Amino acid sequence: MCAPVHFEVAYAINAWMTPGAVVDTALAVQQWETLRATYEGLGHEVELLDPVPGLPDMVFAANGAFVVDGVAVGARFAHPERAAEAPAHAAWLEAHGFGPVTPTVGTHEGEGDLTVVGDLVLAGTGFRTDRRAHAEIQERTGRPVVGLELVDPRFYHLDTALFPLDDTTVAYYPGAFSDGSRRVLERLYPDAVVASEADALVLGLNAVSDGRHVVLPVAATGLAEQLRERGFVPVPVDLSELLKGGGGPKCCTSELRPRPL
Ligand SMILES: CN(C)C(=N)NCCC[C@H](N)C(=O)O
Repeated sequence: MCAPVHFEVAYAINAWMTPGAVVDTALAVQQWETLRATYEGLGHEVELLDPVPGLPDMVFAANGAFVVDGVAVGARFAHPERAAEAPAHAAWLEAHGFGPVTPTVGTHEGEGDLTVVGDLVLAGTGFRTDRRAHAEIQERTGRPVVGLELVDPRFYHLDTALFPLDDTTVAYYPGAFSDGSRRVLERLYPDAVVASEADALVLGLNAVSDGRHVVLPVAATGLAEQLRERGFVPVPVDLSELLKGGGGPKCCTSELRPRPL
């Protein structure tokens, strides 16, 4: 995680951002601290990346790299405004034993468009991630990559529209995906939790599950209820200030998946 001490909406690179939007940075930090404390309270260890002045989106730590089985693949951001975040992530990862960390040739924004469900990597494309990066990630991780096409600019990263619940299933909002990708999801995850548009529009799918607890935006009340009915424990958090940048709990969280023992 990376504290939002330099967070502001200085440019607009997604449909949620209005340049010059009034941001209460102190409140953003307070909300982010609550998220961090929530993870620690659930027993998860949190590592911190130093924020860099002039990189207001660095709080969205999920986007700087993709790590699975102890292998870290460096991001190549689609927008120049965020490009300098990638070397900061690479330096941290290399200093912590994940190196060498090099970016892909095609653009990809780490866990924004990449997630792991069991053996599979699910990979979004359509707005930020180049299909070439999907093939590179498969080569570099040795895990099968399933490409999913995003079609609605409000859901510009896969993690705005889908998250893994455990090793076997996911929650997702079908309206964010192309017809073919929806059929892929139905085939792979017939028992998925299907979220409503109302919950997707508060970035309810930008959630983090440890297989039992699901940390999700407080406004996603319908989704929380669906999760409860399925035996999960919803843990709502309020990140309203960071929503002005187009992010929620998952965006603030880069998962460092270790090498299997
Ligand atoms: C949930 N999402 C989409 C993330 N994984 N990251 C948020 C990135 C926000 C940043 N302003 C941008 O547009 O890149």
